[in-house]
Amino acid sequence: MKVYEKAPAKINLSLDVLRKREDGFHEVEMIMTMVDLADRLEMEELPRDTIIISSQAGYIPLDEKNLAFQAAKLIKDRYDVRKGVYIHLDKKIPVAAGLAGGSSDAAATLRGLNRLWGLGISEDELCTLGAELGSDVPFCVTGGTAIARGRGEKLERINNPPQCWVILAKPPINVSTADVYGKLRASELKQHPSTAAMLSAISSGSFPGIISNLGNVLETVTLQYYPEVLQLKQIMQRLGADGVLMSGSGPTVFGLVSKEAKVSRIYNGLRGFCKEVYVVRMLT
Ligand SMILES: C[C@](O)(CO)[C@H](O)COP(=O)(O)OP(=O)(O)OC[C@H]1O[C@@H](n2ccc(N)nc2=O)[C@H](O)[C@@H]1O
Ligand SMILES: Nc1ncnc2c1ncn2[C@@H]1O[C@H](COP(=O)(O)OP(=O)(O)OP(=O)(O)O)[C@@H](O)[C@H]1O
Repeated sequence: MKVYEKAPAKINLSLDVLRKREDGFHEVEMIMTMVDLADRLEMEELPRDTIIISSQAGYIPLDEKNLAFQAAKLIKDRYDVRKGVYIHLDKKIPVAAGLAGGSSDAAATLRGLNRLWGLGISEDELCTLGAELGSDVPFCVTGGTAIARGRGEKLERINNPPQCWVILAKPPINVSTADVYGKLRASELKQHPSTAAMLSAISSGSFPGIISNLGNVLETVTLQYYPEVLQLKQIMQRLGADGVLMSGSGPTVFGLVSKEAKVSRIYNGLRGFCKEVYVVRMLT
């Protein structure tokens, strides 16, 4: 038997850090949503008790470092499943981009194996398992649009934002999430995005309200250490995106655009600077 799952990319419409915690993680307040750029996973039961990962992408680990492998191992161990699984990852989400590609693969693996093996695990329990794999995994289990607190695992579902175009551009650099949080001086932040104002813009379906409340405190680190990300933001703004923000810890920058007529001009303009550019929609 085989099951298939889609693993969409996430973007952070706002990302605030409240403080550094004693456990080394940061207390966050983020509004996250999914876009229709997705990896596809195929999972097939194997008679032997083993986990095998393959992918068309030559640049991700296929062993126990792969988050899909870790998710499969976690669910097998916790629910004492003595069967194996072959997981093929068709990667479409750029890697180490700030789009939670690996986290979404892990979440899709948890959902898929729950179905494949008929384990009957609730969504809440899948989220709890997911939190053991990474802070973004619980959100990737549920999808939709949510406000995330704690280290990212405490989720409250909210309405989806009004539909618009999302242009993603990833400069050719790798940014480590741990490094960005490590360099952040949370107590010295001068400005914080207003999560409340973003929530109210989303709940009233106000696109201009969303645009004026986009904010990500991790930009204070990534833009300083990687000026090409700042440059990309400025180019996207100049090309006419309604609002521009870095996703997660970067380096991907996304632009929100309400009018379809503007999209190809922005896409073509960006392609002059950056090979990895995607035009997608929010997932509603
Ligand atoms: C930047 C975001 O992607 C925004 O959605 C997330 O906050 C990070 O989520 P993630 O990549 O799933 O993060 P994890 O794999 O759990 O953690 C990677 C590293 O980031 C740091 N980290 C992560 C989340 C958090 N709330 N505080 C942190 O300080 C920790 O040093 C951790 O070792
Ligand atoms: N299934 C996977 N897909 C992509 N990368 C993976 C996967 N499993 C492990 N990795 C490793 O995880 C690291 C981060 O990749 P990923 O694409 O998840 O980053 P990201 O989008 O920045 O994540 P986040 O937004 O959650 O911080 C890379 O070094 C990559 O080699």
